[in-house]
Amino acid sequence: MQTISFPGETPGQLLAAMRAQNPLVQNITNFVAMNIAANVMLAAGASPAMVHTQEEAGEFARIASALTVNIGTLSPDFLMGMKEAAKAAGETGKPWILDPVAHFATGYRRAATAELMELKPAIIRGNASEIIALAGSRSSGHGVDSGDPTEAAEGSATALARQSSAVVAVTGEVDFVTDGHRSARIMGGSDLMPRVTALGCSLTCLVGAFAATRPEKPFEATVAALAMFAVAGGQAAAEASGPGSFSPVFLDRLAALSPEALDAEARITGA
Ligand SMILES: Nc1ncnc2c1ncn2[C@@H]1O[C@H](COP(=O)(O)OP(=O)(O)OP(=O)(O)O)[C@@H](O)[C@H]1O
Ligand SMILES: Cc1ncsc1CCO
Ligand SMILES: [Mg+2]
Repeated sequence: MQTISFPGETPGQLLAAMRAQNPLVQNITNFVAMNIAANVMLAAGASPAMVHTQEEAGEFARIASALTVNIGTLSPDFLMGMKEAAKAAGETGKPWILDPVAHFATGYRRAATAELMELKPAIIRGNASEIIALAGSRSSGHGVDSGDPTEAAEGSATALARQSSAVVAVTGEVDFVTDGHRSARIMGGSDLMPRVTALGCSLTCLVGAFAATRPEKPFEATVAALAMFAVAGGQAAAEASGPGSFSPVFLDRLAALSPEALDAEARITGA
């Protein structure tokens, strides 16, 4: 494995740029994630707005700098809002990010995900089971939790990235990011993270914040967001005594993480 080089900007430099911009990010996420995802974004340095109903989602997407869409607690009204917002993001050249939560579990979710994929997300972030199934293979997912290791999803992620032209991020014990040609692995985080609900959903929102800052560099933006979670998550786990105490310490570590510490502690390799 070679150490990945960032000829342009390092993750720390992208973090500094994101905080300087304090980007307004529209998140159409699920009821479970709304509160923690907004707190994660505020702690990291972005400006979240949870705006989902069809009457205003498209209009709002025109003023936001990026959009994230998460199908965790899908309903017909949410889906209409998602489609309006994704269309508006496409028309105004803003990146939008898809989190296909448990898309394989029901016919309704499968159909909704197919409709959303047609609107061309710039980035897709999911756990290993979600990415394997989205690429058309058989996964071992059980509901919203992954039943597969990241390693098993790397081929699917690369195929999905090539076929959709999106950057694809698989998260788990190790994270994997690919644009179909370049790939990176990010190590770190903690095994407490999958025991706190909606941290993956919150990460998708944070990917939106970095993509808002560098819409022309979705691969680098995604790697930076995942690296921030990995470093802050590892730091928080060292202080926490379980999933309950992990959550507040994680917010504190996200807020306190300096660009220099991110670059010093991130463990990113080319894959
Ligand atoms: N075993 C682990 N060790 C270290 N970090 C982990 C582990 N499992 C998950 N993570 C980290 O937790 C974060 C959330 O990823 P995860 O894969 O759990 O998302 P998810 O399954 O979509 O979560 P959710 O659906 O609950 O939002 C990522 O930053 C990931 O790197
Ligand atoms: C627990 C749960 N159920 C639907 S969405 C969600 C949050 C984690 O994906
Ligand atoms: Mg998820």
